[in-house]
Amino acid sequence: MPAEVDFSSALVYAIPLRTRFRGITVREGMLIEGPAGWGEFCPFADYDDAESVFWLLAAVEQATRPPPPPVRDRIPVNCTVPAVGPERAHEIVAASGCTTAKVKVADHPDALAEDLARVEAVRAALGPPGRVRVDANAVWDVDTAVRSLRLLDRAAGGLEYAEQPCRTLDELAAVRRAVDVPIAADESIRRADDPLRVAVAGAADIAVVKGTPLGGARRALRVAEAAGLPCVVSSALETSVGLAGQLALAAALPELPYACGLGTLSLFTGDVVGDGVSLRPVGGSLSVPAAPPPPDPERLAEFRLTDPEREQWWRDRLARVRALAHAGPS
Ligand SMILES: O=C(O)CCC(=O)c1ccccc1C(=O)O
Ligand SMILES: [Mg+2]
Repeated sequence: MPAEVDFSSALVYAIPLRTRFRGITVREGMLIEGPAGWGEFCPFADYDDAESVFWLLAAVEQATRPPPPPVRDRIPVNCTVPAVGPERAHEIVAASGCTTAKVKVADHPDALAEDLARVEAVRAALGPPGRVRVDANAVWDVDTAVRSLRLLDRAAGGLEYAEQPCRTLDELAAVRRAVDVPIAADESIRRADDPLRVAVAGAADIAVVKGTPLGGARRALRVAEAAGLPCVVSSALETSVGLAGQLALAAALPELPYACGLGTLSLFTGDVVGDGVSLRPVGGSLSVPAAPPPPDPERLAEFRLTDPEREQWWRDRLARVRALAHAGPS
């Protein structure tokens, strides 16, 4: 294990997804090793260098510091259902072993009929005691959100909550006043100018905290405290290396009343760590590893990014974001 993080030996991976998710078909990122183990630097392509600084801080924290003190060792998780047809949605939920499902909705402007069929299929797969939540990724206006959520709530036989129906906090507050479905804030927190100061009270019932875009487990714990709401920890589509940090965050939160969005490896065609340590949920939960699992040479042989130009793009990005991180806030 190196004494400090050796950025020049960072590994670049590219793992195809099973279905398009968030407009992405291949997940790419970098793995770095430090004295405390492995970390993952994986900002999506639409994150600029300034936003990516937080992703770097998360990777470096995980590679250089032990996880924050845990208060639990198993994390219940939801399965994540992308914008797929009802048969596929049913299969995904049934195969997951999870009793909570998060369903992506509003994937395109005319999606409502498909969304209703998808949540109905998900409810059928879960049975009456299961929980169904939806995520609209900030695309609805207030009227569309109110109308859609009423219908989705009925089709789902009751929604647990709706994640980020609209873009702004004012819009979330207006939707929250108009519907019975609880509202969760995700992008409003994760992409806020200052997540430590977003006043989500009044706009949301639940805060989604993602340790990777928020700059690591410790900063995410402060964001959770500042939000003053029950929290759901959710992945940013990390491999098992980065997911380990999200599990550490979920394990350290004082309260964890909801299933977390950490069952996302099933969206991937593979992982960078060995099968025995890959963080795939069993019976609807994940156990918290003592340290991030290390990349496995055979898996890396399969998923190492091989296009030299693309690899250089990642190395250049890492160098720019490191320089920005050292320069401090502008
Ligand atoms: O919460 C989950 O079930 C999975 C994670 C997820 O949906 C997600 C993953 C990457 C980027 C954005 C999102 C999102 O919540 O919108
Ligand atoms: Mg979301």
